[in-house]
Amino acid sequence: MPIRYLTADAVRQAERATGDLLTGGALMRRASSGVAQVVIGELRATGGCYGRRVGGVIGAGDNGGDALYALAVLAHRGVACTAVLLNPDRAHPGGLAAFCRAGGRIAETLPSGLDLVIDGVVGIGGRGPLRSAAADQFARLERAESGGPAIVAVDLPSGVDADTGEVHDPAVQATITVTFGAPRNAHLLAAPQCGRVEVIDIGIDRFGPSDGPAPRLSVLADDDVAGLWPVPGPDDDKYSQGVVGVIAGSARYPGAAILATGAAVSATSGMTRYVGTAADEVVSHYPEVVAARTLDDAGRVQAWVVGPGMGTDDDALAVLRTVLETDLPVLVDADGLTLVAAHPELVADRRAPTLLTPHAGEYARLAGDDVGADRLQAAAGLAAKWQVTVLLKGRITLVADPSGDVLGNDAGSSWAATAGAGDVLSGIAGALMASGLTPSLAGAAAARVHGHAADLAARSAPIGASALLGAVRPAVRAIREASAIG
Ligand SMILES: NC(=O)C1=CN([C@@H]2O[C@H](COP(=O)(O)OP(=O)(O)OC[C@H]3O[C@@H](n4cnc5c(N)ncnc54)[C@H](O)[C@@H]3O)[C@@H](O)[C@H]2O)[C@@H](O)CC1
Ligand SMILES: Nc1ncnc2c1ncn2[C@@H]1O[C@H](COP(=O)(O)OP(=O)(O)O)[C@@H](O)[C@H]1O
Ligand SMILES: [K+]
Repeated sequence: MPIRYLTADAVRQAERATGDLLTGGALMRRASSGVAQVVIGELRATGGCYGRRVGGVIGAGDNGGDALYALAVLAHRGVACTAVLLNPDRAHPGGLAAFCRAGGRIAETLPSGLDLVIDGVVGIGGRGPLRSAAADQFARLERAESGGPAIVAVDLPSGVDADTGEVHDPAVQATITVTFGAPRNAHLLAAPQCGRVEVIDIGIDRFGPSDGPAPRLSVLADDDVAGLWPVPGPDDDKYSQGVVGVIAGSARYPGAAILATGAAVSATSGMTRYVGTAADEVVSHYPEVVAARTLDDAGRVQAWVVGPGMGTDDDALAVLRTVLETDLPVLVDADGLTLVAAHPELVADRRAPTLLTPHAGEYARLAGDDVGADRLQAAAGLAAKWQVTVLLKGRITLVADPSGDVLGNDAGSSWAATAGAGDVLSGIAGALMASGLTPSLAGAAAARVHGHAADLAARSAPIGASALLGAVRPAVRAIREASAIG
């Protein structure tokens, strides 16, 4: 099942729906004991709890309350706990009383030599950057990677916007983020700032994929991706699985043709066609590709990938127009996007499934404006305006469809930030569209496999797009084998 990510409003709505659990304080008790359990797990993994030293930076709202109750649990376990109250008069009264009863110490500044620090400055009620009093406390700490204390953020790293994931400056860089009931948008959109995200069950109802106002963010689980991946059945032949056609490359950029077509060959069984001037190069790399120089000679396909390295001259425009006038699913990338930006009428009246796959620069050309800090709204807004599916590339890939549903994917590392990696993504996603997946599912599943392939290929050393392409099959295999469905 896809995992739904929530806005702050949706979280509050889900909390309110629990009635007595919220007003009676049960939710906060569950949340804070979840935070304490995660901290205990972290301390145990690094030498045990008793006698360890934990600090907390405590804001004026319920986020600070969660942190104070969690520190009280830790103090009862023999952990030496110190809290810095940013606003002593407004610290959560119940949390503060519990903390003091448990033997916690209050200080003006965090002491040195802490093993772990809890960020209880702000959660979903936070706005803007960390204010200076809080920022000063975190600035004193050595970074966790350089031997400083691990930082466990309660609900969100403070200074990160819950809904947009905008990382204000300054903001807390968390080692672990502990959240409650369901992840918030920021846990995907600002994933690198959150560290490992632990979701604690506190007994709130789950939001379904289509509940709440747009944009609605979800993430496919690995099992979803494994279940979606096309696998030939007993009655299948090379045509029945959906043939993908790749129109890419030019005399100047033959590599884009090889990468996109090779990715399509690797991603699914069946058949891959190629159309363009790099036909000889493509066939010499992939003899199984059925290649033609012109669209007239291409043969039938069930979906097109058009654009990588194809150029933006009149010939390219004519080919793009012809492809977009068909009623077949089409993925438009790279030079194809530059042409679409200059000729929006090419997609304006399209009814057939259409996937545009811009990076930030191509997005600006299409939208007439930069992506900005709210990438979710940027992707969803363009999809709604153009009535097509938009896959916005980057470390966090967002695939927005016109209905307001957005599928996201965190690549998990940034090794894929290399020239030609986008051509590989197009080939994978196009092959999935030819097999019958919607543009959204094809884009999101392709992004997952692409990110995983980058990780497998890199294993801590830089890669080029060819290495990424070589790891597409191992990535599909790993995801399918790890899943119950595979
Ligand atoms: N409502 C509940 O029962 C539950 C709430 N929970 C916790 O409560 C949090 C939400 O609590 P609140 O609504 O009190 O809001 P927060 O505690 O997130 O923040 C609100 C307070 O922070 C101040 N503030 C806002 N931006 C700031 C900034 N940039 N720097 C410093 N201070 C800033 C505000 O003036 C306000 O006093 C959740 O994130 C979660 O941690 C959990 O305990 C689960 C149950
Ligand atoms: N920082 C990053 N971390 C992880 N993946 C990234 C990052 N930046 C880009 N990518 C991915 O790498 C690919 C780059 O595509 P693109 O920008 O079109 O490059 P090219 O046109 O050279 O192929 C996309 O799949 C994108 O999502
Ligand atoms: K926090």
